Order: sequence, then C-alpha cells, then structure tokens
Amino acid sequence: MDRSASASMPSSTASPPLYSFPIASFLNLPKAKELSALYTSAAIIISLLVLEQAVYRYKKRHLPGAAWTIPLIGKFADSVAPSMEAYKRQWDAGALSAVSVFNIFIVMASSNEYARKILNSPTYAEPCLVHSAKKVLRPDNWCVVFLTGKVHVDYRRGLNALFTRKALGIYVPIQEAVCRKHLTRWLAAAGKNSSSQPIMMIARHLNMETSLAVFCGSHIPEHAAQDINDKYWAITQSLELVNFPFAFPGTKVYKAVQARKVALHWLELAAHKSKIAMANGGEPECMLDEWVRSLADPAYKGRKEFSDLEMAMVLFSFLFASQDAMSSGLIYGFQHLADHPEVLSKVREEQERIRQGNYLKPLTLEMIDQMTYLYAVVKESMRTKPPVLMVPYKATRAFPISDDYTVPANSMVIPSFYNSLHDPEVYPNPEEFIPERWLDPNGSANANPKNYLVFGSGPHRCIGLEYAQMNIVLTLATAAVMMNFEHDVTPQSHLSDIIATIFPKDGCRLKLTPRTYA
Ligand code: HEM
Repeated sequence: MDRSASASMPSSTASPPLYSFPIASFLNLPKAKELSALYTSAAIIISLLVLEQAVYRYKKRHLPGAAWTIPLIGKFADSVAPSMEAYKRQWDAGALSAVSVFNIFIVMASSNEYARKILNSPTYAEPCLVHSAKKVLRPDNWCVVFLTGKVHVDYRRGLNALFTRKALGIYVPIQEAVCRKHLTRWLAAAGKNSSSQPIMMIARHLNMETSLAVFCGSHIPEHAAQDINDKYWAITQSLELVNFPFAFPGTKVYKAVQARKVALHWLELAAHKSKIAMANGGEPECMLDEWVRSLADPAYKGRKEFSDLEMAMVLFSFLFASQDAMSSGLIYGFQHLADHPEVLSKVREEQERIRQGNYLKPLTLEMIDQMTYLYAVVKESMRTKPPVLMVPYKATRAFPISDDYTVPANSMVIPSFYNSLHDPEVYPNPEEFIPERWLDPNGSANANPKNYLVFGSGPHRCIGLEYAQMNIVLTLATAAVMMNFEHDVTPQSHLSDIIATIFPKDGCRLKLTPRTYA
C-alpha cells in the first residue's frame, strides 16, 4: 500500500484542508463604511495628482517642455542616468525650458543671455547645492557657495590672498614636483605593460595629490593624501541631482560623509601645523601658510581668527569645487593633444623655446606665462568639453527673467554653459578643436569674452580659475616634454560620461612611452 499517498491527501471529512479558505467571507461585499473610506482616499489621491499637473502647467506656462509631468517623480529617471544627448535635447528645446523632478520645478536656461542673467542677478537667484552636497560639505560649513550679499563679498576678499601672483609663484614648484613624480610612475607602469591604459583614475590621483600638496605642503603626510584620494571617489559618486534622502549606512551619501570626515581630519591637522610653522617664523610654503601669513599682515583688514576646523572646511570646499572639474579639464586636455598631433608638436616647439632646450630646468610662473599657445590649447579644450555643464541656482523670489516669463519663487533655475560655448557666431565650427582661434586678439572668440562661461560669471565666478588654468598648462607642458602619448581611440572615446563633471566614456586610453631627451 502506498502510505505516503494516503498520508498526503486528507479526506474531506477530516480536519479542513490547508488550502481551503473561508468562501463565505470572500464573497462578502465590503461594508459601506470601508467603501466610503476607499472612495475618499481615491478622490484625495486623484485630486492631488490633478493638482500636481495643474501647478506644473501653471508654472510652465508657454515654455517648451513636456506638456504633463510624470506623477510624483517627474523626470527622475533622466537625472539618475544623465546623458549629453538628453541634455542637448533639453537645451535645444528653447532658450528657456521647463522640467520637473520630484515636484521641484526647474527652468533650464540655455542661451548666453539667460545663463548670464541668472548668474548676475543675486537679488533674484543664488547658488543652490544639490541635497547630497550640503550633507557632504557639512550643513554648518560656511563656505563661499552658501553665502550671499556682503558676507559673501567680504569672505571672498579674505581668500584673495590665496590666489595672488605671489601665491601662485609659491605653488609652481610644488605642482611641478608632484606632476613629475606621477608622470614618471605612469611611464614606469607603461613600461611593464605595452597596451594602452585608461588615464581616468591615475589623472584624478595626480590632481588630488597636487591639490593637497598645494593646499597643505609638508603639513600633510603622503599617506594621508593617498587615504583621501582612495576615499574621494565616494564623494564624486554621491553628487547626483537626486539621492536617497537619508544618509543610512550603505547609501552613497553615507559613504561620502565618511570620506569627508577623513579628509577634514587631515586638513584640520595641517591647519594646526601651518599655524605653528608660521608662528615660528617659517616662510610660506603652501596655500595654508600663505593664508596664515596674510591674516597676520597689519595691512589686512578682515576677520583675523580662524579655527583649525574653519580653515579645514575652506580647503575642503576648494577640493570639493575643484577635484572633478580639474580632473575633467586635465583628461580632456590629454585627449585633445593626443588626437591632434599637429597641435602637440606646436606645444613642443613652444616648450623648446621657453625652456631653451633644458627640460630639467625648474618651471617658474614667468615661464608658464610665456606658454601662450598652450594656454590657448587649454582654453579651447575646456570650451569644446566644458567640465561643468551647468550650475544649479534657486530663485529666491519671483524672477522676471524675460519680457514674457517670470520664474516662480523657489524654483530651481539652471544656467547651462554648453550653448554659449558652442555658439557658431562666436566660435565658427564650434565642435572643432581649434586653439588658434584664441591667438587672434581681434578674432570673434576673444571679442566675446562673455560667452566663455567655463568658470561661470558674476559674484560666484570661480575663485580658483587662474590657478586652475595654470595647473592644467603646467601638467600638459610637463607631459609634452616627458612622454609621447598615443590615443587608443575606441567607439566610446568621443562620448561623454557625466559623473558630476564630464569625462570620456572610455576613460581616455593612452599608450605612453618616454621621450628620450626629457
Ligand atoms: C578646470 C577647473 C575648474 C572649473 C571648470 C571650475 C568651474 C567653476 C564654476 C562653473 C563655478 C560656479 C560659478 C558660478 O556660479 O558663476 C565655480 C565656483 C567655484 N570654484 Fe571653481 N572651477 C575649477 C577649479 C577650481 C579650483 C582649482 C578651485 C579652488 C582651488 C575652485 C574653487 C571654486 C569655488 C570656491 C567656487 C565657489 C565660488 C563662490 O561661490 O563664490 N574651482 N567653479
């Protein structure tokens, strides 16, 4: 007898089978009270959804943009995986266009006129960091981007001492030493592996170590710079337009906050050491020293006391503002030079002339000033591939941006730089990389400086722009004399990834070999 079969099939007269359910209750209709609650909830939800659409349409008025917004999330999907193609479609839709993400109403400004108007209207609009950026920078950080009006002007004035020509002159040997160390390492690695390698992460590392050495000199140990670099990628990755709202362990913002803690720890220690060194009569050897020295200058009128933590927070905000933008500028600089051998050979001719054949002679700011052609290369490289595509601002009150449109108060308003930098009237053949356009003082590129929005415009214009350009020039000059670089072009080389700033999708694969006379 098959006992197992009988055991598994309970008879209908025994206890009720496990799969039976109360048929009677299933057939029961919901009670009237429950029904009414159901209808009320449905009515509220439908009204809210209709209201959401009505508010969107009311704010958008005649601006181009989707006629309806996707309920609740809007264009969330586009902001999670941003692409150049989607942005270009939005910019080309109109000089002003509308979009909504999570019910945040956003006006995108793509023309030069409107982009500049936003950047130069501090009474109507101010920079607004994405949610994650505030958490990463610390909400109590009083860095420049959070300030407005007179406090902002005074604060910036106090930091000007860090970017004077005297200060830049102090930074040059530091930058050159780090650059040579890293490029030598790149060449050593290339010597062991003859295939091309992406320079994306090694260029970011070079940039990070340069920044930390310029900011802190010998007040930060080399292993700390390595530690900060290793963790910094978490910060870059957290800079999405929309993040999970709470920094729970495991989230991108949580990891970024941990990385910031490590960086602030080392920067605070460096500020402490710099104060001691300057108090003992030391000569300024880095940005921190120059800052401490300028505060002690009897001619200096601003606030004199800054705690170690306050100084660390300023330096961290510099890192935050520059690490991704500088790396993008640097990597595209390499890619453009490798793709245009005729430009690279002109760069080398210029180096030969300035260095008078002595490639080991230390660089000075005066020598860098003479690199006119390389400066044109860097300017053109960032025009064609602007590291920062746009900066989010917030309308602090109703902002009459044009004759027929007023941005509603509390909307996000985003000036985009791409169309200004690719305007064919100002830059004929705008997609082409032509450094020569910057060499003619009367040419249309130089005659229209207001189109060059790579570093923004107005009261929040980049504070580090001269240092930034000088650093990219210095790095490319050193690379041009130390190494040959050949671009391994892949189908993704000329597509851009947007990871806070823009990068070649394949990470820019270069094959490096040493130049014999460097
Ligand atoms: C290629 C490199 C860089 C690019 C493309 C770049 C671009 C920008 C842009 C577009 C802005 C916003 C301007 C505006 O709202 O009008 C900005 C602001 C800023 N940048 Fe840069 N930047 C670069 C490097 C640097 C460096 C090296 C530093 C510091 C060492 C720096 C520090 C800052 C600061 C502190 C602000 C905020 C200024 C304020 O709110 O007053 N940036 N940058």
